[in-house]
Amino acid sequence: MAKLYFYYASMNAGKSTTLLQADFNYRERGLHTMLFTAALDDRAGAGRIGSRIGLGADATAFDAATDLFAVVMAEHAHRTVGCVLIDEAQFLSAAQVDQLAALADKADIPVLTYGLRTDFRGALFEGAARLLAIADSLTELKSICPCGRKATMNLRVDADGNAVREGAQTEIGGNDRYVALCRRHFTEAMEAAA
Ligand SMILES: Nc1ncnc2c1ncn2[C@@H]1O[C@H](COP(=O)(O)OP(=O)(O)O)[C@@H](O)[C@H]1O
Ligand SMILES: Cc1cn([C@H]2C[C@H](O)[C@@H](COP(=O)(O)O)O2)c(=O)[nH]c1=O
Ligand SMILES: [Zn+2]
Repeated sequence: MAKLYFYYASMNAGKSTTLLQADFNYRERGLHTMLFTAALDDRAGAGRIGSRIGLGADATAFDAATDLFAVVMAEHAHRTVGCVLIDEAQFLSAAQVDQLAALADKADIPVLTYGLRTDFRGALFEGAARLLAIADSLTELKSICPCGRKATMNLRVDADGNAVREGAQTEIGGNDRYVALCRRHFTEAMEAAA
């Protein structure tokens, strides 16, 4: 019985790297995979998964209108899909997460999702909330705060490095816009900016 997996972490924790390693592992064993990433996150180029360590792969871009069940089943009809891998899973809608669960349950295709748990204010993303609710397997990938504790939070910073407390949930960016911190140091930075 295939499962729906959610690998979650703060930013810069190795999510994309781990996804690309998992993909390689499936493919080197002769299995056909499908990769997806959020269309709105075009840091590596539209429809491209890039990791800070230098690995990259082409992927299918998903947006709010994408029916992931239909797209994967169309491919599966003429070539068996051994695994579906989704990057930036925080940007999935709840309905799209349900589509991924249906791939596992109805088509017996394993689905591996990778994404953030929370946004710059410490609130759950829609996709992460649904994955935390229904995924068969939850795995936290670890990254480190400058103090040495586990970094679980994502601080959004401005051009001067000051914490940002207000704004849209979605703002694409990398190490220039976000710093992964432990909860204690995230809270201190947010309170200092109040
Ligand atoms: N040259 C490098 N050698 C080894 N690790 C690296 C290198 N560059 C970045 N990293 C590590 O890669 C991780 C970020 O990987 P990435 O897959 O881009 O993260 P995420 O997708 O979670 O944002 C960080 O742990 C960072 O320390
Ligand atoms: C915290 C937070 C992040 N984002 C965006 C910023 C990046 O484009 C991605 C996450 O990148 P990763 O390196 O693959 O983890 O998400 C956002 O839009 N809003 C936020 O609050
Ligand atoms: Zn800390």
